[in-house]
Amino acid sequence: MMVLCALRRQLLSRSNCGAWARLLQRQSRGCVYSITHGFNQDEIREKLQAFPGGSIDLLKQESGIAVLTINNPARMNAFSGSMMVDLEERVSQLESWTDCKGLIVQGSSGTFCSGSDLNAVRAISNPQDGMKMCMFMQNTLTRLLRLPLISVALVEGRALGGGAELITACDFRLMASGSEIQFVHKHMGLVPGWGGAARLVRIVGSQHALKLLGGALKVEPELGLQIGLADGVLEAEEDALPLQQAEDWLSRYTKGAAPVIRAVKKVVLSGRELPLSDALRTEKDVFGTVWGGPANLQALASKPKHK
Ligand SMILES: CC[C@@H](C(=O)O)C(=O)SCCNC(=O)CCNC(=O)[C@H](O)C(C)(C)COP(=O)(O)OP(=O)(O)OC[C@H]1O[C@@H](n2cnc3c(N)ncnc32)[C@H](O)[C@@H]1OP(=O)(O)O
Repeated sequence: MMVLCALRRQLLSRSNCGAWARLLQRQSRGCVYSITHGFNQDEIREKLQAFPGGSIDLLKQESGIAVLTINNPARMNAFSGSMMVDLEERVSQLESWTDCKGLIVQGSSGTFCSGSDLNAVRAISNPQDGMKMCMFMQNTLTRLLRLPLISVALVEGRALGGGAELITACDFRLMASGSEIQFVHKHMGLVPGWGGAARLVRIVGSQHALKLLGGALKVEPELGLQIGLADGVLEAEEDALPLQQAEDWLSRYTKGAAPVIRAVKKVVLSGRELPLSDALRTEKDVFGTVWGGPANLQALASKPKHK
């Protein structure tokens, strides 16, 4: 940390270092890897753009709920290189949308995501490029998980490989009936690299994580609920599409003023990620942003009874 601070000071003090300083600031914001780890985001972005196809689409709704759609139906929503870049851009957009309270991550055409596009994987199978792709995705998914909003992955159809890793970067997971989550990495001679293993351990505990990764087990909704990977199961309904059902499910957590919902996520996030003393200090700071705020004053004026 001291080395990082010293390097940052040194760079900021140079007269023509504006671009460097911006790069450092951008890369250190909520990210795991920055220039100090030999990670050059722009270089990797260019490499990934060489594998085009599909898109990641962001719908920002007036309700403060955003919908992020993984859209590459011809390949069961597999992630091309350009979709990895797209995802990073969409996360940046969400970081700047300060009224956003909730996010639903879904796949197009009734299935979630079949992981990395195997055509791209074959073309970048050397370890150096593979690790760069993995650092890029870890940074993006870490920023996704750290967004000050409440996110839910809506799993329809299959979530395989990198698709299974992506669902662990959301706060909650809802499984539609008949859906499956499978960390197929072992069958591909791999382990997760997008941070999916580290997050999975935190969600289901190390025993279940070892079984899911070591056995490349198929997780159906019942097992998902049992081990805590799924937070809810959506039964097929005639008058409500899965996306509507997911919005209804999420609304119990996103109802209320955006600054309060965002503050809830921030205190939970700091409790999860920081040592206790730091988490307590962060909680105090976040508390200060809502104490005496509009939602707090309105609640006090209404003399509430929490029956
Ligand atoms: C770092 C690697 C790791 C990670 O990122 O963590 C990975 O994610 S590796 C990728 C892991 N995923 C897979 O291995 C998926 C392999 N595919 C399948 O198992 C099946 O295709 C399916 C997803 C279960 C769907 O089966 P089915 O319903 O029978 O449809 P098709 O097999 O006919 O698929 C339709 C179409 O989609 C193409 N497809 C599917 N997944 C991928 C993929 N990951 N990459 C590229 N293309 C994919 C599939 O090849 C078919 O295309 P066509 O043959 O042109 O019709």
